[in-house]
Amino acid sequence: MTTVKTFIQTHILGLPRVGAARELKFALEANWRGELSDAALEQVGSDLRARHWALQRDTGLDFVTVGDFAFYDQVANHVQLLGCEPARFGFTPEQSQLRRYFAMARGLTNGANADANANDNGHSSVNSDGQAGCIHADLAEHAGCDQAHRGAALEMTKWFDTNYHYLVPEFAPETVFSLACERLFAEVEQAQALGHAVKAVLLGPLSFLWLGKEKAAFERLSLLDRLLPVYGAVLNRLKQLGVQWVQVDEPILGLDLPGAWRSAFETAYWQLNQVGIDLLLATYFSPLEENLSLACRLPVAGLHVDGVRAPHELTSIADWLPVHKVLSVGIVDGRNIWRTDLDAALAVLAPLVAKRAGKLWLSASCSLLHVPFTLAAEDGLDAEIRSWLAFATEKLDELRLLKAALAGVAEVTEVAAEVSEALAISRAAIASRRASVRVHQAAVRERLATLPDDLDRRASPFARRQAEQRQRFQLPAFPTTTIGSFPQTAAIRAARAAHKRGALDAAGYAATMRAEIAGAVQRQEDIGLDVLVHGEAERNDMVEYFGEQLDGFVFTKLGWVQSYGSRCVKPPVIFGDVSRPKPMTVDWTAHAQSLTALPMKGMLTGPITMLQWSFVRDDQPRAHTALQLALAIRDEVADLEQAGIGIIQIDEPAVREGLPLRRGGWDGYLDWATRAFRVAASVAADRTQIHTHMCYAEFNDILPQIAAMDADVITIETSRSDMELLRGFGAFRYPNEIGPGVYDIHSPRVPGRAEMVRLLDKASAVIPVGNLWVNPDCGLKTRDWTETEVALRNMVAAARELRQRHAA
Ligand SMILES: Nc1nc2c(c(=O)[nH]1)N[C@@H](CNc1ccc(C(=O)N[C@@H](CCC(=O)N[C@@H](CCC(=O)N[C@@H](CCC(=O)O)C(=O)O)C(=O)O)C(=O)O)cc1)CN2
Ligand code: MET
Ligand SMILES: [Zn+2]
Repeated sequence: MTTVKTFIQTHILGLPRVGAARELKFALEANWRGELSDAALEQVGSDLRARHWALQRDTGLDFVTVGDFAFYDQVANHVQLLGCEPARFGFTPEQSQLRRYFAMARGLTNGANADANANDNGHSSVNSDGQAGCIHADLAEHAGCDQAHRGAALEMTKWFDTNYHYLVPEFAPETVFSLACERLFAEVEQAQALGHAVKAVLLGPLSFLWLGKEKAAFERLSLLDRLLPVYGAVLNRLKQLGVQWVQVDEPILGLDLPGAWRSAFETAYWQLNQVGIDLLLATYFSPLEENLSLACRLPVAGLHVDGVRAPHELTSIADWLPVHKVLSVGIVDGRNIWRTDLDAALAVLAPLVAKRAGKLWLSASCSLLHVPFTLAAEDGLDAEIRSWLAFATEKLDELRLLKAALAGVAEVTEVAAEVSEALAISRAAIASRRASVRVHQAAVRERLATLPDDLDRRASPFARRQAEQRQRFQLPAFPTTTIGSFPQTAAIRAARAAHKRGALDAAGYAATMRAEIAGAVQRQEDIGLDVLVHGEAERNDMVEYFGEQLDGFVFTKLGWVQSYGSRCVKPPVIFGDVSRPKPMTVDWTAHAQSLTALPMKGMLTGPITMLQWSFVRDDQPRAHTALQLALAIRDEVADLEQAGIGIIQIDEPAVREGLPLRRGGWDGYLDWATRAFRVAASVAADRTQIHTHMCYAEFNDILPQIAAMDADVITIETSRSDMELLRGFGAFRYPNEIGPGVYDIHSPRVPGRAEMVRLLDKASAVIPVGNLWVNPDCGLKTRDWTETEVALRNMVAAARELRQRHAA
């Protein structure tokens, strides 16, 4: 008999679901290609869940979490659970729930095209994202589109400030809800049959409504009255199944909410509480601030808070939260991969143990969806750096240790010995990281300390630069270009995989990539584009590729994190001061330029995107790391310019998602973020044209800051919003040149010339035509060549039509 007091309980908000070896990704893509049956796919899901629950139990968590699994996305699961599949899909009862689910996620695409792409390579490069079509709500608006709107996939957008994309629920005044899917209950039963103590998880009703989109002029909050009874029914079913605890995620409590939404929390939770099941209200990613007392007094049995993003609120929450309620503290960082400083964590937790006697739970700050699965496979990592890290599996161990250390294990010698040994290992790793000479590079520090104040300024104002660049490049009106990547074909990925395995040597790999680049250049010349790109064949990913070449980074073998659906990214890890040992892109770009007389656009990833899509150091402000990255990229810009590259694009698609979730943090962030970009770009001479590119976001609320980045040309995603975005750019009188995307690259659908002309006409109405460029929304790496060539030919034809019209 042990005397360990068990009043502290441990749980997690969710685990990664793709599997340690991305089993779910491969099963999904095989299913979509028609090579794996639905039953076999279900079996893969069921096996993954069973394995993930066993892991939670074996690490000693007090509950396993059920409901975090999804074949594509957890929000899409709720669309089915709550019976609000958009009517536009025209689903019939004969269609299986799984078929309907994938139709919503990927669109009902025009078969031939989509299938050809799905077969393109093992990554089902296209169809997995099949965001087919336009966003027009009605047929009049739709006139210029060839695509039937009804089958377009649900829109995807970023989940708070993460690199995960969720599927956006659609709401209309006529939307009704019903308990329409048994999947969650079946999963609960599966876990119970395996003997687990189950905590179920749901996305809360207010966050579900908030994250959705109004498809007509009305206020989606008005649907709450209709939605709550269905949540009630779901909770009732869980109660009947014998589930005691339900985690209800309401991450929007960390946002600046309108008053109506805040008050709706009170009525909603009062109603849900009537069911008589214990609700754990879970918040994460952001401090509660003015919602703190609201969150504490809602009629629920427990509250989970993010102790990593908002440690300063823990004391007041521990005081405000009524003593009969459970406080779940997210003490282990769910957004980053650093080993927890257990001593520091214990110091934070100790006073809470005293205050919350018997009612303290420990957890990770948020779902572990945002970190890789396990360090176990990372045998290629430097041993010292590896000792500083904890992925999802290792974070579970940390929770177990914290609990044991807090539970007064002193009386149980064997546990005490294990705990003190583990604490010692952890302490040594933290100390090694803090003291490591590899983290701190004197040269980098020195350079940062002596930066001139005006380092972020181009030599001349935009008008001067524009004149010089026009003189130099002699581009036609409405110049055409692309965003950088061309199709990552099966051949390219196979060559890279062979090179990694050692089956293809460096020379062989380089020769293959050079041939791919030459092919891409030839195709662009044939298509008639004005400013070419090398196509990024040699890049596994726009962030990882640079991370692999910079000092201060390490990268993993299997550190995959879900980005959307079956798509994953492998964020590199910034562990120390960043510097650039040698040029990273110059050889490839110079090779590409040598093959053509047309301007070849160099292609770099900007400092904020490198920062945002990597795992970053937590031992210095992000702003410092961003500046180090900026200097490394600045050196690359200088080298490209030196090599004769006249046009250089510095991609910053992640600037918008890096914005703090609370408006109060915006100005500070935008200040250092835009400066970092300017530091990278401003080394370029007036005659060198700097482009930037942004996608995935609503930019209208940060237009002055985008303008302050002072890129000579910005290319942005606009086609899916039908150029609506540009109204803001027009009204604000965006000063520099701009390329609003004229076709959606997320869809295999080939856009026609006429619809691109229509979009360009809309753009011309708000932007001075002399400043307009013509380009797609984003890179073409997930497309295939057949559709890419046709689409780009149509795009060039559209630009020529505009040229003629405006010359006349
Ligand atoms: N970091 C980052 N974040 C981003 C984006 C982005 O481009 N990068 N774009 C947005 C999200 N869009 C995305 C679009 C596509 C993919 C994507 O295609 N991911 C690929 C992996 C890409 C990759 O890293 N490829 C590597 C390794 C691929 C791999 O799995 N190789 C196989 C073998 C490959 C083969 O033989 O075909 C293996 O090693 O086992 C490479 O090309 O070298 C996938 O999930 O399949 C991800 C995100 C927002 N966030
Ligand atoms: C997500 S933004 C992508 C930009 C990159 N240059 C590409 O074309 O793929
Ligand atoms: Zn993009």
